[in-house]
Amino acid sequence: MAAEVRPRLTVLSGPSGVGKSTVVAHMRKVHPEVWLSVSATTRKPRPGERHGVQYFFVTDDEFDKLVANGELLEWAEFAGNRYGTPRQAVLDRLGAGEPVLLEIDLQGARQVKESMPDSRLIFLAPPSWDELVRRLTGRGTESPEVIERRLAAAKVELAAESEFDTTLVNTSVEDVARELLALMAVA
Ligand SMILES: Nc1nc2c(ncn2[C@@H]2O[C@H](COP(=O)(O)OP(=O)(O)O)[C@@H](O)[C@H]2O)c(=O)[nH]1
Ligand SMILES: Nc1ncnc2c1ncn2[C@@H]1O[C@H](COP(=O)(O)OP(=O)(O)O)[C@@H](O)[C@H]1O
Repeated sequence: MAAEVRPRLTVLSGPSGVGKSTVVAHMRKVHPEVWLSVSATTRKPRPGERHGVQYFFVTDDEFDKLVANGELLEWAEFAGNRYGTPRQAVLDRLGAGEPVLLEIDLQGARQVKESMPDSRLIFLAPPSWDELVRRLTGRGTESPEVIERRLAAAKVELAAESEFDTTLVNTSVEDVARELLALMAVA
């Protein structure tokens, strides 16, 4: 069989508030051609978030249908909401030879590794626990209850770091974005 050159799927995970969105936004400012999958979620939009940009914001029924129709590559419940990666868009990009980036939680990362074993899993870690709490609280987008749920999830995610191929510590957004691009072989 002829050797097939397949672009890799890169998964970026890490606890809520570690800076995943900030790093990805910076990376795309420098390299707008990098394609990031837009997930579907049942979470309500935060101020400034737009349908089809940060997420496809869907109802519970709509999410049920996506699952039932096999339209999600992976999905998970995180802190009371469901999130999933639309399958076809990812397959189209990979089929076109373009690198693909998913920003998803630990449960999703595990599912992707299972179904696409040559994907690369990158864990974004905070410089310290206190700094993670500061960032999540300082973002000011969640209620104290939601912050508590996310910090509980963060403990589980931090304990799973060894399941990932690479860890990047988010001290400097610019440095991490550069390292991520290098790992994706974009720069
Ligand atoms: N499994 C899975 N997780 C996702 C997906 N999209 C987002 N997430 C994760 O869901 C968690 C919560 O995301 P969000 O509510 O946007 O909060 P934020 O990451 O703290 O800004 C984060 O860990 C995201 O990486 C997805 O399609 N699948
Ligand atoms: N390297 C960093 N140093 C200091 N603050 C950061 C850094 N990266 C992100 N932040 C801040 O931390 C907060 C959470 O970042 P965000 O990108 O929303 O995290 P996530 O997407 O992982 O939940 C934001 O207020 C963001 O400005």
